[in-house]
Amino acid sequence: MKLALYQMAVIPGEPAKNLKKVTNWLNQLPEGIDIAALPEMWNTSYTLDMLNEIIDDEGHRELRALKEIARLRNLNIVAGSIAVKSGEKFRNRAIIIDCNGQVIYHYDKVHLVPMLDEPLFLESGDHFGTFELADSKMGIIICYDLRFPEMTRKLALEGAEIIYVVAEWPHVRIDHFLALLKARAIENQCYIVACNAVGECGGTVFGGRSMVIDPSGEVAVEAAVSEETVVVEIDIEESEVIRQAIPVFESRRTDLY
Ligand SMILES: NC(=O)CCC(=O)C(=O)O
Repeated sequence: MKLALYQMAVIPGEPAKNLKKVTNWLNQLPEGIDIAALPEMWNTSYTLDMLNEIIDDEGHRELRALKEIARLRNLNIVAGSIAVKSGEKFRNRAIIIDCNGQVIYHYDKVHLVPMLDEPLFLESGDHFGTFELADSKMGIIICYDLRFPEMTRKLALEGAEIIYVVAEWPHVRIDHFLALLKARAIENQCYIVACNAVGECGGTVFGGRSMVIDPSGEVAVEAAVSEETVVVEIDIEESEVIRQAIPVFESRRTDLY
């Protein structure tokens, strides 16, 4: 399975310009990519106090464009997350679009990050789970969610072979990001595909280092700290191989925890 990640420099408060960047990137991807991924809040970045003026209801503008590219290019898109207006509320919503141009899953971030004022401006989601894409079972979490191991464990128990982590993780705490990504891969024995942003918003600098970690915890590919495309080929069977060699899931003491 061939994956591409867009470690994007999101332009704060400019959804139309960001959509143009994303559509250009998707259209220029080489043939043969199975799944393309985008980072967190790629339409607006953390311009939360401006959302009412700049975003579309339910993300219609972004969805229309991405669904068309997915269909025309026969490309599955883990469309990171975007700020959406849902009724009178705003949400940080991850969206998955299959290669037929259908939205097959969406997830509203459940752990709103206090350090970036999300709880002041956004409403949190109330459910999450796995989805099927490119014949594999997957899950997705958004940035701060990474600090809550219960989420990835639940997705792994539901059979996720790949867990996407879409992020705008600040440079100042990038060591936490790297350590937690690796831990989540090792403890759940699945692929962790992390797509972070770069650039800056309101004084917060985002730290890049997007990466793919295999089910044994080895880094398959890692980006630096500038805008870049990461492409990697993974073997989805690897998860089962590691789970047989180190049978963590069989050794769990569900009678105790
Ligand atoms: N966008 C985020 O959720 C940032 C999370 C973060 O800064 C942290 O967990 O640290």
